[in-house]
Amino acid sequence: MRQAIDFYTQADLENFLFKLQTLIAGSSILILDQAQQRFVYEFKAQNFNHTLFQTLKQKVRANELTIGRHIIKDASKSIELLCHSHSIHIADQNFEGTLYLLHSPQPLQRLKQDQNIVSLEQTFHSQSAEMQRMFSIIQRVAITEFPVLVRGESGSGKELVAQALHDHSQRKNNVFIAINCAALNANILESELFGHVKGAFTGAIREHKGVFERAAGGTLFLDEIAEIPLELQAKLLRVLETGEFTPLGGEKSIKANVRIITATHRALREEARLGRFRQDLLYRLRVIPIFVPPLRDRKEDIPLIANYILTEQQNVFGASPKLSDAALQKLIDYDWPGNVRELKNTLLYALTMANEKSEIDVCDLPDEIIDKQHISPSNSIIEDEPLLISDKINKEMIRKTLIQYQNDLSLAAKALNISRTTLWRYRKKFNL
Ligand SMILES: Nc1ncnc2c1ncn2[C@@H]1O[C@H](COP(=O)(O)OP(=O)(O)OP(=O)(O)O)[C@@H](O)[C@H]1O
Repeated sequence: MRQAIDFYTQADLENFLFKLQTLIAGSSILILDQAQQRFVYEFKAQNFNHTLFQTLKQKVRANELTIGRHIIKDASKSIELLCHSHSIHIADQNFEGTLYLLHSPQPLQRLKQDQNIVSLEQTFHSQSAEMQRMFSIIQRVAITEFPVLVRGESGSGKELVAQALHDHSQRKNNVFIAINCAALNANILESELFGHVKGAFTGAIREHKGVFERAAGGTLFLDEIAEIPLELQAKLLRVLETGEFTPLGGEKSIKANVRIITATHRALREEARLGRFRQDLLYRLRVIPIFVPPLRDRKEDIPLIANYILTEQQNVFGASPKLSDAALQKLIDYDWPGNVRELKNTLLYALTMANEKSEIDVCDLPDEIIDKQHISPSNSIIEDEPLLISDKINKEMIRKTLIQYQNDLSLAAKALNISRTTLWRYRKKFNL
């Protein structure tokens, strides 16, 4: 196995990508986060239309794009491309990913006009009324430059919404950069956002361009925006007010040319009321608020999304078992506190358990899905047990425990010594 290419920071990687794009014009670049199986960087070459690019991404996710020549087709166009891939590693985030460099020499044939944009129904595998409302907002605001704040529970698809906004905007042929504000400490985040000049602080041995500069012409997605410290909120506000930013230690301000999309699973108004988030910044960021409904409120989407995930995994597992009617019913009955991410993990578990069977049955699902008593708080016998706010259990404690156990409710409940149902009720009470 070839050794991964090492980068110290995400910015080092992006500098490298920028050079790569310049050197190999006409190539598309994708970086897949191996752990989360999601794209953290994508650059679409001009000769790809949206449908082709989505097909390409599906093939990458399904591990179908081996190094070598491929032909990617949609109804209107087909493209020959040469695929190179390489493992990469970013030291300061302990990030493992795969970089795909997709070079498309020229279109082989052009069947129709390049008019096909993947519909939002296809992107989200959804036909529910709740999502239709969201789609109509996305369609109307994608073409504007207004800042959008995406709100929704963890795993509900906020990043997918940000990506869809970019794909349907005039900036679609430029970069989309996503930064998770909760993953970086305050100093690194500041330099990651605005950059720094050489000598700006001890250890700043060379200039570093921030995402506001690197995403110029494209879209900047700031995930977990509620987690940024107050001093940085003030700086971000200034950029939004003046349209300019100054790298740390720098003297000259630079014009910002990015469309900003932010996301959070928190109620930002409440955060603002508690003094943890600036009210003025809140108003600047949520010019257009978009709410992603939790999966439990759009249960008719479960069969469609499950079907898509099973097809997507076909190549990884070498088989594509269908869900039995009873297993599908269990998925529909479950409440999905971890939303689509949890559904995806559940299906990966079920695929592993079903091991080459032609059907996934109830016995292949994880216990918490089968055992409804754990899951459905409305059926629970301890529903009326009063929730005690004490030193042991308070909002902060629950929030920290959920972060520590990455929203795994069983583990978090165990650590807090309460039942999953009670934890679920605390989360609802505290709006976590
Ligand atoms: N409608 C959908 N159809 C198919 N896959 C989806 C859908 N919504 C989300 N996913 C998948 O579920 C996972 C979680 O989605 P995403 O990262 O967009 O959620 P999020 O709300 O941004 O999560 P977090 O709050 O943890 O950042 C991803 O792998 C994504 O591709």
